Amino acid sequence: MKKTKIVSTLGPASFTVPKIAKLIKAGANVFRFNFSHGSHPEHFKRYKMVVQAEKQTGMNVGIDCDTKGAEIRTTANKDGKKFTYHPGDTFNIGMDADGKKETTKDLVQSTYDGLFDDVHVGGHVMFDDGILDTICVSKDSSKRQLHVKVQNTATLGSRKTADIPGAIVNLPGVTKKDENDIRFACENMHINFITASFLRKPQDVRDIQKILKDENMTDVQIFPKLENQEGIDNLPQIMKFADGVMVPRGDMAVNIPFENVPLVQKHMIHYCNKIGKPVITATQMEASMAVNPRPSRAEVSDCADAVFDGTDATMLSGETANGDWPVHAVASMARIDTKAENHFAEYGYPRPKFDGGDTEEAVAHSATLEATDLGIKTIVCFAKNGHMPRMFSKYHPNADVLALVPTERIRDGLTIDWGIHPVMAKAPADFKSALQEAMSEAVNSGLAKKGDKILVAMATPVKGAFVVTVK
Ligand SMILES: Nc1ncnc2c1ncn2[C@@H]1O[C@H](COP(=O)(O)OP(=O)(O)O)[C@@H](O)[C@H]1O
Ligand SMILES: C=C(OP(=O)(O)O)C(=O)O
Repeated sequence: MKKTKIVSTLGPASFTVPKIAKLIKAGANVFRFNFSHGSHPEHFKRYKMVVQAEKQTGMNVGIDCDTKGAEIRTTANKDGKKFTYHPGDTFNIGMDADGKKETTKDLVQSTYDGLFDDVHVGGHVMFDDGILDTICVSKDSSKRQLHVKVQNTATLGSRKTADIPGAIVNLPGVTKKDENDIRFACENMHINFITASFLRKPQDVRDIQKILKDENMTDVQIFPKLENQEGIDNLPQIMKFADGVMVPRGDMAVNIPFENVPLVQKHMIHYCNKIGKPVITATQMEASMAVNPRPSRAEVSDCADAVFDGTDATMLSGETANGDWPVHAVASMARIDTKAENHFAEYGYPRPKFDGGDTEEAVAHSATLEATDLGIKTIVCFAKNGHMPRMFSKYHPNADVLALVPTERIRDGLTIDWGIHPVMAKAPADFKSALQEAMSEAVNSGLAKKGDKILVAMATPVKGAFVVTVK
């Protein structure tokens, strides 16, 4: 069973139930709804299709609300057109904090009013994660417009990111739009995760927690996207409050020197492995598959390397949201992830050592060692909440971990965690029925057959891991 989870962004390319069902069957574990794009009704419609696709496939996925955050974007292009620029072309950038004015080829609108003040003549403004590079040649204070010169040939679509390398953006961590989007997603889409763009401070996570409390949805897990140096520097403080993290390499590679991105990726993954919190590695993992049915060699290596670094999940963005080959993209990512994780013992970054923890962690740690020593392929873990399964993720057993949990919310909240196959089951009344239930669920899920040895890990009614032979 594939252990590394796949987050797949939904968009115009994945707008039918059969297409979404195919993405699930190909290996998508979590669907990401990017609130930088699309309307609430559009996201809701697509969410309903996911629910139908889950029923059709009999497989469950997690739902992620990705906020726009304190991110600078262009507005929607006039008539939905794309604009192609060449080196030496010039255009103006207008300030439109409300994001209501349309972008035209000659006047691109920025959703951040402070862009005018933060960019100096000679400074760069980069669009669409750096795909279109421009340099400011003059500023018109009366109109608050920047006049920029294009540096490379590129095409600009609607609502693309705009970055000022190195600048500290004076926007709140969680904007009014983010709050509205989070409330909508909580009330209508039963989200399990929030991947929060451009978070920079621990307080930003607390602000989202307050909204979740107000919505009575405190089980939604918050994954900050640390996209600039300030956020990256605050990783330890932010992770005291966050449930996991995303390595958002798109904006990051524009905001910090791009050669630093692989190091930051490793640092974030290793840090979160150590504290036992999940990590999503994101952006351009199979970018060429937006137009090609096969990934490039560099993409195959990049994706495998994220697995060897210790990521819990790999993500697809435009490849599944807006590309020509969404199902191929998920299927090829599943092949790459599976191959790499099967060789984790030889090439993976060493997992953390047990360094003090609670009983669940100690049981998960020793069961991981025991499964390896005994060549056991399946661990069944009873969990009241997601903690013990997450501790298994931390220690990366070769065995598949079937997590038996009491509610749908806990099940779907584990869709992001490496190596965990979450299934709902009733809490066992006693030790004997726990072993019985573990055996039958292992068989039902296809992870074991009669005569196989399995390890059953639990924290109640007794604490420990027990080897049993499936009857
Ligand atoms: N809900 C949507 N509606 C329209 N277009 C979308 C949607 N989601 C994604 N896209 C398109 O797919 C592209 C890649 O998706 P993603 O990486 O999530 O976006 P971005 O990098 O712009 O944040 C977007 O830039 C956009 O053109
Ligand atoms: C994942 C990212 O964010 P977004 O797709 O929202 O730009 C990124 O910048 O890498």
